[in-house]
Amino acid sequence: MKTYNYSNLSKAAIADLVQRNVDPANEIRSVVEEIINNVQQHGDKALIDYAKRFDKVELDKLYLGKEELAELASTLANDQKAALRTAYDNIYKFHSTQVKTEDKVETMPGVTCWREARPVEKVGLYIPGGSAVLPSTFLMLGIPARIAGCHEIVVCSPPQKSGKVNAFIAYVAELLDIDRIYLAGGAQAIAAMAYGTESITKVDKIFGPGNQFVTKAKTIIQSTTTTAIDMPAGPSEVLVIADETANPSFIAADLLAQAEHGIDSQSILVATSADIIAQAIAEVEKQVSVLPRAEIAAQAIAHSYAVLVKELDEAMQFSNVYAPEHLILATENWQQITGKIINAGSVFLGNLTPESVGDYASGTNHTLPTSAYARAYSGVSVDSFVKKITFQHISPEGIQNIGPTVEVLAEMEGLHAHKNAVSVRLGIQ
Ligand SMILES: NC(=O)c1ccc[n+]([C@@H]2O[C@H](COP(=O)([O-])OP(=O)(O)OC[C@H]3O[C@@H](n4cnc5c(N)ncnc54)[C@H](O)[C@@H]3O)[C@@H](O)[C@H]2O)c1
Ligand SMILES: N[C@H](CO)Cc1c[nH]c[nH+]1
Ligand SMILES: [Zn+2]
Repeated sequence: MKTYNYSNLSKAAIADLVQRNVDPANEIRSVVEEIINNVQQHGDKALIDYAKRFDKVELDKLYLGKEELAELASTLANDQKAALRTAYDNIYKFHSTQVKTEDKVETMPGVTCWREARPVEKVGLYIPGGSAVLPSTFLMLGIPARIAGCHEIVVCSPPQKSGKVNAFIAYVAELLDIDRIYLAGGAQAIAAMAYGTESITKVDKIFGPGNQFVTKAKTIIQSTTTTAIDMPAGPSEVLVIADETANPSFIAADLLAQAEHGIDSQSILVATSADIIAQAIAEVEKQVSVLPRAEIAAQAIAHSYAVLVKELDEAMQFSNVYAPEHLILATENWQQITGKIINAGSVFLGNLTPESVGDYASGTNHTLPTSAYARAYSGVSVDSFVKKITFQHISPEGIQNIGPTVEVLAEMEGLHAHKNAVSVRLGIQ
C-alpha cells in the first residue's frame, strides 16, 4: 500500500487519486451493450446461454419456485437461521421508522399542499452471487421493498454450480415471502428486468449492487429504457480516518473486510500519524495472509493507499473529495468531526464500530453508492421504493388569494391559456 503526503498533493493529483472504476477505453461498456442487445433480442434463451458461458451452469429452467426454495432453506442450521432472523429484525426495525406521513401545509388561506407516498409497483432486486453469495443483500433490498408495499418483486441472482441459488438465499426468500428467484446474473439479469423476457417481468425500477458489469448495465438501462435504478452501487470501498487513538489492528481488519469483496474493491487509510500508517500496513500484511480470500484481498490492497495528513480537518477534506461508500472515523474524538462530513454513503463512529456490523445486522442498509456517487446519491432506504406524489386543493377563499398572483406570473411568461384557467374560476375574463 503506497503512502502519500497530503501536503505534497496538488488538486489535480488528488482528483486523479480519488478516481476508481473508470472505464476509459469503454471495454466494459461494449461487453455490456452486447449483452443487453442480446437479451433484448433473444430473451430467456440469451439468459440460459450466458449462464452457461459466465456461470458455467446448464440451466433447464430459469427459476426456482416456492417448493424448491423451501427444500433448500430447510437445510440451514439453527444458528444460521437465528443470525439471519436477527439481521432481518434489526433491518426491519430501522427501516420501518422511515415511513412517515407528511403534514399538509396551508401556504395561503385556502391553498393546501401535501405529499403522499405510493409504492413503485414493480421492482427488480439483483442479489450478487459471483465471487461471494450475499443473502445479506437480499435482506437489505427485500425488507424496504416489503415495507414500502411494492406490488411485484422480481428477484434475480446468478446460478451457483448446483444450478440453484444457495440455501441462505432460499431461507431469506422465505423470510421475505418471495416465492420465485430467477437464476440470472450479471448484465444479462439487469437487461432482463429492464426489457422483460418470456419469463421475467419488465420492472419499473431495479435495485441492488454488483460488479462492474452489473453496475454499467444499470447505468445504461437507466438512460435507454423507462426502468429507473436505485444508484450505481459497484465494487465495495472503505475510507478509514485515524488519529493516534486508533488501533492499527482494527484499522487493518476494516481495510481487509472491504478488500476481500473483489479485486476491484478499494480501501483507503487517511491518518494524522505516520506511525499509525506504518503499523496498520504491517497489520494488513499479517492479517491478509490467513484469509481464505487472501488473493482477492491482496489484489484490492495493491491498488489501495494511505494518505498522511496533519490534522483531522485535512483528513475530512480528503474524504469529502473521495466520497467513500463507507467512512470509518477511527478516533475517540469522532464527535468533533462528524459535522464536517459532506460526502459519504454510511458512517461508522469510533474505534469499536466495525463496518461489518452495517454490512450485516445493525439495521442500516448496506446497498450504498460507490465510485464517488456518494456526492449525489443516498443509500437504499424505504424512500427508494416509493414515489412521493404531491397533492393540492384550492378552496373558494384560496382561489381568490392565489389567483391574481398566478395570473400575473402567466402573463409574464406570455402563457395566456394558463392565465385563463385561473381567470375563469375568478369570474374575470
Ligand atoms: N455498493 C454496494 O452497496 C455493494 C454491496 C454488496 C456488494 N457489492 C459489490 O458487488 C460486487 C459483487 O460482484 P460479484 O462478481 O461477486 O457478483 P455479481 O453477481 O455482481 O456478478 C456476477 C456476474 O457477473 C457476470 N460476469 C462475470 N465476469 C464477466 C465477464 N467477463 N463479462 C461479462 N459478465 C461477467 C456473470 O454473469 C456473473 O454471473 C462486488 O464488487 C462487491 O464489492 C457492493
Ligand atoms: N460491504 C458490502 C457493501 O459494499 C456489503 C456486504 C455484504 N456482505 C458483506 N458485505
Ligand atoms: Zn462487506
